[in-house]
Amino acid sequence: MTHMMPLMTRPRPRDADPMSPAELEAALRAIGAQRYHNLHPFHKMLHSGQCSLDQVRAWALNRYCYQACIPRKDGAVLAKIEDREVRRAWMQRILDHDGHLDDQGGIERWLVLTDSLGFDRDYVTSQQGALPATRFAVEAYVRFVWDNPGLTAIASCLTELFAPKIHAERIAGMLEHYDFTNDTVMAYFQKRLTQAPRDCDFALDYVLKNARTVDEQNGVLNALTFKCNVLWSQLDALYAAYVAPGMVPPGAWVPGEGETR
Ligand SMILES: O=C(O)c1cc(C(=O)O)c2c(n1)C(=O)C(=O)c1cc(C(=O)O)[nH]c1-2
Repeated sequence: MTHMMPLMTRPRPRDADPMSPAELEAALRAIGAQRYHNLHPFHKMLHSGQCSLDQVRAWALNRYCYQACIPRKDGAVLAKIEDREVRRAWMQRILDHDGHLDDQGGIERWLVLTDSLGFDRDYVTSQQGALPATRFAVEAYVRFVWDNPGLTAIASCLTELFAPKIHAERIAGMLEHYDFTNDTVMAYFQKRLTQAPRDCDFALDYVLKNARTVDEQNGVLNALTFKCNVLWSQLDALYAAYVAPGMVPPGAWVPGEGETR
């Protein structure tokens, strides 16, 4: 994929013909191919073992904010959906993250990862050491869903179309390169390998069936671009603070803080 290709940032004119579902899917996939955060230099470092343990800690600590916002975001999506069957399917996402019956849920699995890095749980869940940009980005995701129609809100999760590939790469790369990892520590990502395809197949099907007008199609394309930016900007902030130039904002985590050992 070359970065010389034009980015799909401009909305199509309203008098254009709507795209067919196949064309819309191709346009959505083109956005991911150019903008998804698998391309970010921080992820390349993380997956190839080039991160120091403190850089991995910074990533896991900040990424907790994203985990914590996902069920809130899905609650906001639920409030937009009038179709009972769609709501029934969507509810599963909240249970997957918050836990249900015997399953402790994805947030708990994320805390197992931060435990293994030596963090105090209260420090992680307080989010007090997170970068300001992380907090802004994840809240912008919740707010985007809150402020937009149900179709657009649903489309904003379509970054997950590209997630299984990055999760598989992360599981293999982190197990190979970092001593603190094992199957229990990486269980969050292992679980997502089946949850994410189920979720995004459902969302893609919904979007392709329901985005019929040019305005609706522009709305869903814009939602995916926005969401790629939510993910990308978190890694930019992480890179600037903990890789180069090492500009840690006041109050954000510094190595040693919030750790139990
Ligand atoms: O590790 C990743 O790169 C990654 C990316 C994304 C994504 O593309 O938004 C999600 C996840 N993980 C994830 O684990 C997850 O539960 C999730 C939910 C959603 C969403 O938008 O509803 N995205 C993602």
